[in-house]
Amino acid sequence: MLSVENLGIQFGGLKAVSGVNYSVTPGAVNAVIGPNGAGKSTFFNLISGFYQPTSGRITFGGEDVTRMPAHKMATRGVARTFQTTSLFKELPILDNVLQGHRLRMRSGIWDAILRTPRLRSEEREARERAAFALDFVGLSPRDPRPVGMLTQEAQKRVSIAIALATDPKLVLLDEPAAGINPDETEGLVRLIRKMVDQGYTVCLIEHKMNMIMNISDHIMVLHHGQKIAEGAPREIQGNPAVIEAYLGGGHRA
Ligand SMILES: Nc1ncnc2c1ncn2[C@@H]1O[C@H](COP(=O)(O)OP(=O)(O)OP(=O)(O)O)[C@@H](O)[C@H]1O
Repeated sequence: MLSVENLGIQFGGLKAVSGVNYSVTPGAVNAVIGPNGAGKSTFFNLISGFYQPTSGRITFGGEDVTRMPAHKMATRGVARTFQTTSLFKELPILDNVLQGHRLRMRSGIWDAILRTPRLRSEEREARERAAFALDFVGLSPRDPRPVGMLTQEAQKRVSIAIALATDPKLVLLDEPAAGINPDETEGLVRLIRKMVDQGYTVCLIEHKMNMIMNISDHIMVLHHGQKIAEGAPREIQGNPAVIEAYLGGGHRA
């Protein structure tokens, strides 16, 4: 699985992530939490290849992937979801998943121009994967509605399907429950559990504490870019450094 050693990134004088040692627990729901500005999104951008660290090492499945760009990380089996604002709102569900797949697993430009057999077989495979992924998240590939007309919760499922269509081992979920109501959150919790039951490893950033405590097997807490605690939900809830970080920093529920 994915491990980081002494991981850090600096923006100008700001150490957004610093000296983090951490291993994702395979076959589990791993949560990354922390007050606003703690470095959670930056950490995700580092481990998914969107940012390059200024210090430390990232390994995945025993391979050093420290400077590997995001599309290569996707081919190794690391997929991340984005906020629903990055969906193509005027396109139907299936097209969103196919586009998402193309952007993440792109063939070379010559394949596209020459329509090589590799591209054609990739497209066929992409359609099969998209249908599988949509079925997995409980949506229909034949739904003709533009994605923008679906509920926020259904749009979250589309973004999870885009990640699943790349056939990942590790799925990084960026605030899966943001902007949806408690009933819909229940449905997403069941979907995330199903992902783990079916063999995916999940790592998520989330602000909703109830959800985190309910769903996570393991939690890492960041504060000012540093890891201040990690462990099972019960250990984290009672950890004085964690309580202090949340009371001292502007936590949003
Ligand atoms: N590309 C960037 N350039 C400069 N500073 C950045 C960049 N990305 C993040 N930062 C800074 O790094 C720090 C950590 O930000 P980050 O978004 O990772 O925190 P977060 O824990 O995800 O916060 P939130 O919970 O509010 O989403 C912040 O001070 C932020 O302003």
